[in-house]
Amino acid sequence: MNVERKLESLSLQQQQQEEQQDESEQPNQGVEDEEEEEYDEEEYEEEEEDINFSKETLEAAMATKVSIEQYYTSLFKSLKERDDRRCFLEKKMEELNLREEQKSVKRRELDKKETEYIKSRRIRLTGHSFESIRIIGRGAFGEVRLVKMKKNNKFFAMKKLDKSKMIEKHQTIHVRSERDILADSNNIHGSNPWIVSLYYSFQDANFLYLIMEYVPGGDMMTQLIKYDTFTEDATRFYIAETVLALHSIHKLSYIHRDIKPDNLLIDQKGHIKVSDFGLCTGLQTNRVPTLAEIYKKYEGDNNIREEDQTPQSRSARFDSWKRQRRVLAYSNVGTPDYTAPEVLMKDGYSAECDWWSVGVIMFEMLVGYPPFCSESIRETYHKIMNWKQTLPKIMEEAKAEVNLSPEAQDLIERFLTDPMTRIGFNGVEEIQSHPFFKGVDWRRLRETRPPIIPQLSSPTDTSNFDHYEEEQQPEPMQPVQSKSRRKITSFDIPFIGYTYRNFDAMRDAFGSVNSRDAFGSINSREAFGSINNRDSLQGANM
Ligand SMILES: Nc1ncnc2c1ncn2[C@@H]1O[C@H](COP(=O)(O)OP(=O)(O)OP(=O)(O)O)[C@@H](O)[C@H]1O
Repeated sequence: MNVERKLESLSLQQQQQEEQQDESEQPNQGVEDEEEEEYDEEEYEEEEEDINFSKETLEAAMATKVSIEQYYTSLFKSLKERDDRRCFLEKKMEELNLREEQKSVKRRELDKKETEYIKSRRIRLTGHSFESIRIIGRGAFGEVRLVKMKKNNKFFAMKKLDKSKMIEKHQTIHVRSERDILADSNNIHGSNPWIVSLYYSFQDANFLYLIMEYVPGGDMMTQLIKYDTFTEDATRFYIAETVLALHSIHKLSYIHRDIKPDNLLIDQKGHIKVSDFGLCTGLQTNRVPTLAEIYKKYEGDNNIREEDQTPQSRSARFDSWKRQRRVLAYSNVGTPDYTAPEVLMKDGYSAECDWWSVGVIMFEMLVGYPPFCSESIRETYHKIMNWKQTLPKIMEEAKAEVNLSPEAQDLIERFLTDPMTRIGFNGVEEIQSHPFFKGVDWRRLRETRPPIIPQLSSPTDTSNFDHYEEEQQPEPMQPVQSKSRRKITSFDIPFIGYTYRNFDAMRDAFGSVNSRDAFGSINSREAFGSINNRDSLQGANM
């Protein structure tokens, strides 16, 4: 009997038991009822196929099925990760030529940490485990806050997403992608320095929570609003870092699809970290592009009205862009300005779509607004879809207004072209060897001095973020009720298995032993740092 069948029959048995119980509670029902029950059972045996289950039963069965699948998938994954950690330790000990006694000590230490990790996984995190300091960002499905974990007084960024809004806007398909890529980027080799680290994810009845590292330098959109344009040197640095960041994401077999200045965060030292993987998709799957659905209503409407058209002079265009920028960033639809035409057109797309977005950001950094920006989303959409006609004129105008070097102009045009001829199609080396990047030390980029270094007064300094009003009193967190008390419905299915705990973060937060000290006891920063030591990784992952 397959699982579905079993679940169906289990639910049926349960239903029958409940009915029996109900009936036994009713007076004056004797032999006749028993006979009727027997008759029902026989009928079930014979006409099993015809039984109609209630919607609730089917939903509960489906949710249980998904839960069981998720449970085993995550169990096997964590066993594999545990194995990986052990192999990694053995390999490192070999490399360091440790004596047998030293090895035994290290093995025992790792065993202890594994036990602590297993114990710590049982601790339930809720929104109440964190104290809110301030809102630092808002998006279509929720908000991002600087928070303090009560247990250890450490600061994190907490992204809280509204489940109902995601269901309403048909975005549940993307719920897992953000959590998955963030979790996948933390492995035995440590955290990817280009990606915001995820420490925990959990949920309550109404919200999903991602607890990430707090990146205090704000986002690139805020910097662009502040500085209007960057020099070619600064642009070179940020574009080069963005290229490496995206390459590291592509190597994990993901496409970001939503690269824009709002999603490029600036860390404490001034380097880039990519965030917001809500639209990120697996390289293999190439699912229906949601952006195309979102902008579908603009399709086929190629007649842009006179009043919708963007002013032609640079300063007017500039003002118009500045006026709309933040509004667009917080709107439900978002801006298509940075999206590749093939993503908008549902043509099928691959990792090259991210290189298009890099070209748009590079143009914006040098010229002051993105190339296809317009008074209305509809006009922007139209311009991107017809980029072969619109782009040459846009580039001409930009050249007349801004002093673009031939290398910068050439690189922008190599990014903003058909996917097959787009720079990067044949590998990231193609981009790295473009003359615009002459002199860039790609291997040591994260160690070079960034153009802007955030000035921070304390770990809770949020001066690089906009001021956001609290919309209402933070809602009391709704704990997920235990399964025995709460019915699982189809509402829950997309969110099953969302919980994640980062090995090192859990150990630090709840472990009785400070494992970094234990690992550090034989000058093993390099050797053991890669079980999530960010410092040692920065060079290693380049
Ligand atoms: N880890 C972080 N550290 C500091 N700030 C962050 C962090 N994550 C997000 N932010 C801030 O919050 C803003 C919104 O975050 P994010 O883009 O992830 O939210 P979103 O709800 O997915 O938005 P969107 O609607 O654009 O998809 C970012 O532009 C950034 O300013």
